[in-house]
Amino acid sequence: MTEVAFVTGAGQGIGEAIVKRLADDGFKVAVVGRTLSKLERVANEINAIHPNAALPVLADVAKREDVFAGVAKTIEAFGDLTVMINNAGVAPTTPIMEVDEETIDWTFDINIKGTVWGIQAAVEAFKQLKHGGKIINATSQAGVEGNPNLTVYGASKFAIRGITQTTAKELAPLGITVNAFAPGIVKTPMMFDIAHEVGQNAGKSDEWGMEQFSDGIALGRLSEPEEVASGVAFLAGHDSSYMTGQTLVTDGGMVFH
Ligand SMILES: NC(=O)C1=CN([C@@H]2O[C@H](COP(=O)(O)OP(=O)(O)OC[C@H]3O[C@@H](n4cnc5c(N)ncnc54)[C@H](O)[C@@H]3O)[C@@H](O)[C@H]2O)C=CC1
Ligand SMILES: CC(=O)C(C)=O
Repeated sequence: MTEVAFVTGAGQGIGEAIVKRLADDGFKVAVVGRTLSKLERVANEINAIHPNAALPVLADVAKREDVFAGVAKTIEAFGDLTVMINNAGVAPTTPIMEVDEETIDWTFDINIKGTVWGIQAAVEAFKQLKHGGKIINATSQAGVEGNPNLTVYGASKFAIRGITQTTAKELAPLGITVNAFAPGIVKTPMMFDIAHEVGQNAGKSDEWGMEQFSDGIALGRLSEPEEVASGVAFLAGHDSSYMTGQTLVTDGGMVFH
């Protein structure tokens, strides 16, 4: 049986590392996101190594109809869907007194609603295809322990752990497992944006902003996206068959739970 994964936010960062790792593991992958040029670059790089393994799929995860249409396109191209990875997310820096309604709505629309639409689209597809499947959601160490200046983002990532647990219980009778992955500080465009804001707020450089994050990491260094992708590959593969409702923390030793 060919494994087929739908990975959102796959045009860069952790999502890009995930689709590349899964393609190396023999998966067909839908490379899902909002910017076609980025999706095509990633898909072309995969297809150059694994012919016809990657399909660029345009979808804004905040729009339910986009996610359902993207899943339909994936099944039409590859004939199946076995794994849904709700990776897309946004991470505004929000000191509590600067939190406004617009930022909450924007973040929750993408991080929380995007995850719910992804779960719904996967469940509908798995039912139609008459088999179970795996759903994997991106949370964060900031969704396991609160981080200062990340109230809105942290709230969305705590919510994703909650959604992971409730749906794991609800969907188990259908043969569907639901797990989450919680990275620490990963060298991606998202993290460089946060470091820029932290540095700027302190009147210092982006590099200084990045260095602030490694202080609290037991392993003493930031994470490569590929180190997150290897954990996700475990969750997407057969070795995690007896695991559901869990959060796999790959943060180099930041939070201990
Ligand atoms: N970079 C880090 O240190 C950490 C990241 N994470 C989580 O991992 C996931 C991936 O993060 P990164 O790769 O670092 O971020 P990134 O910002 O580098 O990449 C995220 C991708 O998601 C896409 N995206 C955003 N909104 C979207 C939407 N509405 N529809 C479709 N695609 C959308 C972006 O265009 C981008 O390509 C996120 O959920 C993030 O919260 C969690 C912990 C740490
Ligand atoms: C981006 C993120 O998840 C952080 C800073 O914890």
